[in-house]
Amino acid sequence: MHTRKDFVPGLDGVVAAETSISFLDVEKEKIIIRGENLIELAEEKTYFDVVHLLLEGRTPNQEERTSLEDYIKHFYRLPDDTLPLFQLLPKGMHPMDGMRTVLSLLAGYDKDIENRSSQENKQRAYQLLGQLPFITVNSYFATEGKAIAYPDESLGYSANFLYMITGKKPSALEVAIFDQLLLLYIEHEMPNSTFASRVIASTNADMYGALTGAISSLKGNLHGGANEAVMHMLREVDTVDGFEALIRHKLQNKEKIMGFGHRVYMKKMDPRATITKEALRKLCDRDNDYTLLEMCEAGEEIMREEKGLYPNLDYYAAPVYWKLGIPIPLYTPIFFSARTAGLAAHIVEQHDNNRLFRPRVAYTGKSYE
Ligand SMILES: CC(=O)SCCNC(=O)CCNC(=O)[C@H](O)C(C)(C)COP(=O)(O)OP(=O)(O)OC[C@H]1O[C@@H](n2cnc3c(N)ncnc32)[C@H](O)[C@@H]1OP(=O)(O)O
Ligand SMILES: O=C([O-])CC(=O)C(=O)O
Repeated sequence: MHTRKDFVPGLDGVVAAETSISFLDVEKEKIIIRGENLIELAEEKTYFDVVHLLLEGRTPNQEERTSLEDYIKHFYRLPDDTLPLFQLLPKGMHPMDGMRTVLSLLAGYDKDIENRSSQENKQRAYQLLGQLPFITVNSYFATEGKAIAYPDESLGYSANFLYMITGKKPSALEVAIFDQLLLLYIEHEMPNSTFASRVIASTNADMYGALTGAISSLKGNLHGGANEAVMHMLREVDTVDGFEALIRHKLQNKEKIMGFGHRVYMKKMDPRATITKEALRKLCDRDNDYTLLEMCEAGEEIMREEKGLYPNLDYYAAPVYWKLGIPIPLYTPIFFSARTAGLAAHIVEQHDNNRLFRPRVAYTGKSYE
């Protein structure tokens, strides 16, 4: 029993902002981004089309797409004088913490940091999006004690991102699947990380500060960190029977199964998980090895029967990343990298129409006169 009727733990169901960016229409099973259905976008458009949609309000025409892709390439590589920072990141540090540190540093390179106009904020967002594959991959490599990886400017955004991770030129199928995953992760209304970034931006803090807060939020395993946890769980065993036994054992121990459940979808499948499961199937076809898909499907069935819970995006994203040859500690950093477009749109919106977030409390401390 709570002390006040108007206290909602976890702000469950509370409306915290008016936004024209996105909306989860759970009834219609649609994720709306600026009036368009994310799942249809994922079938027809590229990640950068949706970046343009988020920041400019509509998908680009061919000419705009080409000029945006060319522009972004200018930022594939970070300024040379920032590179020593990567060497300072302690070995074994999680790359999300490394990225948070590098993002913070970049604030110092922004000569117009106090300018919060939407034009300046959008320009910042494009630059950061261009830089994020470099930041993501090298935060991981640095914490592994590996040398800096450099981009290949002849490649498109997603192809270069994958190339920097694996050191190999990816196939067309791999690029298409990776790009689709970035697109699916791009924006999702008001998750904890987006809320955190809007709360920070509402003090008139700059975009770097708001993004640094968001990355801290996203690392937790109830949020973005779940994708890494899912892959660790899948790696604990290597057969369908073994995975079924593992899930049942965890449920008996009252453990949460990562990759299942969602505050908004609750007892429904995340529409992004359905399309990502199909991407996993394509990679299984490529390898003629369906073990991971069968393991995931077995887990899905047990969770539906035992708990009435369904997969969220992280459940199927994890094995897709695995089959793309991506190391597990990069799963959440890639999520953040993709999500930066959505976060930036929210920060622009918050700065453009601001009201400081400052809620009250239900006091449960010592009594007083
Ligand atoms: C892309 C994303 O960020 S999606 C989210 C990724 N996170 C995960 O996959 C982590 C696992 N899932 C969870 O912890 C939760 O489902 C959350 C945090 C995502 C959302 O849950 P909430 O709305 O806070 O629900 P809450 O955690 O209170 O769960 C409600 C009930 O369902 C159960 N439940 C919810 N998720 C799970 C799960 N993954 N495994 C087992 N039981 C679960 C809870 O134990 C609880 O049961 P109870 O009422 O018997 O105590
Ligand atoms: O919406 C949420 O709470 C979490 C989520 O799925 C996301 O951020 O993609």
